[in-house]
Amino acid sequence: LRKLSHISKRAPLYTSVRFLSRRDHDNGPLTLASLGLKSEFEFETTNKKRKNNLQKPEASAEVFRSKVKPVKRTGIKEVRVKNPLEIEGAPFAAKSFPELGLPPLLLERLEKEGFTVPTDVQSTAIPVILKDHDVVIQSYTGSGKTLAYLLPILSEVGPLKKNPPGGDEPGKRTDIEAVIVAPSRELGMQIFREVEKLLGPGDKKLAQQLVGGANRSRQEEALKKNKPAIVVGTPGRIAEISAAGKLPTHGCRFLVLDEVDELLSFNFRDDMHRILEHVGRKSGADPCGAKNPIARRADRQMIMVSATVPYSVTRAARSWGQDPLLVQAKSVSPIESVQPSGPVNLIGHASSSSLSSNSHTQAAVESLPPALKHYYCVTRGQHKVDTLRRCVHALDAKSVIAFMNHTKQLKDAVFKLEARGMNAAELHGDLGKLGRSTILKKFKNGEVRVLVTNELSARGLDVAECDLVVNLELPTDAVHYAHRAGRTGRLGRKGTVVTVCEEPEVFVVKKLQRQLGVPIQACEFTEGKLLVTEDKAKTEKVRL
Ligand SMILES: Nc1ncnc2c1ncn2[C@@H]1O[C@H](COP(=O)(O)OP(=O)(O)OP(=O)(O)O)[C@@H](O)[C@H]1O
Repeated sequence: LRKLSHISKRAPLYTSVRFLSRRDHDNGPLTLASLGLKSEFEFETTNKKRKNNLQKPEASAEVFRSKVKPVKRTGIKEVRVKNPLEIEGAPFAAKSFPELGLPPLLLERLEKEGFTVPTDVQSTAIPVILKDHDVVIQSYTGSGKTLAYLLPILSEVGPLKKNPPGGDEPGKRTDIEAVIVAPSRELGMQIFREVEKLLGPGDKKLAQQLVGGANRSRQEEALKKNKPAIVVGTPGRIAEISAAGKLPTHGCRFLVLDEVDELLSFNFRDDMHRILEHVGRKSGADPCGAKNPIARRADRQMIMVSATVPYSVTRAARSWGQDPLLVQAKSVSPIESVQPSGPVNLIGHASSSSLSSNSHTQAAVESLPPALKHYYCVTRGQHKVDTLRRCVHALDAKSVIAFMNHTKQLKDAVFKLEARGMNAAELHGDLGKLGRSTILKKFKNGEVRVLVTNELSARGLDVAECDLVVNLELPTDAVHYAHRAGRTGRLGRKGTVVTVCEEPEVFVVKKLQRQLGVPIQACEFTEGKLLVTEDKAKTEKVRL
């Protein structure tokens, strides 16, 4: 457990780290999941160490007692807390990385980057992927699914692999060996940076990003020149370059579909078709394989990943992969055993009545970080932004993502927040690639306190400091709620989700509560505090 102190390196922002031992809920073995972690943090502007309310053990949302503080705007950068969140139920496994069969060079790199203890899903998934199985990885948002597939890939591909170099110098390799597909540019870039980080400064060129919005000819030139082993990109750009014959992927060994349920959506249909038919398909293989189930198995290994795995994914996995396994945080089972009414695939696809059954709610709750607190607050439409502002102050939230559904309303909300002295910015698809990444950078480094955005940011976005998610408009369903909510409370940190709605929308919140199997308590913001107005026992009934 001494090794855990390396976590502080991952987040250099922690100035002191302390572990509190506690028994696991399931009375299982003592794991990191059963440990608490406290930290101190610094305000950039004052360099003064302060305690954050969210850190205090007694600071459950019901007892938030933080005072409303005036927002400082004059000349000085807004007060910014760096990563103040408590890691309460970090999903770390009892195993260590060396036990998982990773090669020594990769272990060294992990150590250098401060990753010393695998999370539950990593310790379950890595050995399975190393044994060449096709997999669907399902575990809740922020539980470390990215490394769960990157590490086994880097064990086989590139300079850190088991039987190191030889054939990996640029120029010798002819085919790309791993293709990672993500549904948004932001997520693609985020995964790409993770790969770069693991490869280390000397081998950055072994990976290349192919996201939309960036200059395509430059990407094509880089592909030709650097002959990367790994590409990470969005479906449109990967399909485009592949169709132009400039993506040598017939010999590709790994095809990863991150946020697979999103990639299955209609918007990506044609691009995904192209990718699935060409990446890792040796020329001459039956492209459809409809009549010949053996030809259907391409040489590639399929890795499909999401916090939400509807039945459509299990069906797709069966047809794309060979005997795929469903990997969850602590279990592995054949995907064949998953029934339409089975344990993972229900949210978004079953009727609301059936969702009230035990297995269904259990399934949905597995998509959400366990430490999250969920609330809703009823207000009139015209007061929503003001409620958001009061909510941010009441919870003393430092890094907030507010979700809306329409760009125009979103812009109005930012305008109103700014007018009321709250440092806010908008992030949506109408902004160019550069604009989007600048805003995101500002949000990540604390220059922006409230990021008002739409579904674009709901998936995969990893901002450790985000301590509050607000639904200023309702998500379309429980799947969207889960992904939005999952932007906070990452890697076991505390996080709060507040849905601001109008009276006639309360029944939708109740339905979400039933589907997700988590209590969403009614609250209001009075005198700078969050007050729970609904009996918790009543909301807890949804857990039945
Ligand atoms: N073993 C580890 N030790 C320390 N930090 C880790 C470890 N594994 C992952 N992380 C960090 O945890 C954060 C969340 O990981 P990641 O983005 O992979 O989660 P996820 O499960 O893919 O979430 P989502 O479903 O929202 O995409 C990242 O910042 C990542 O670098």
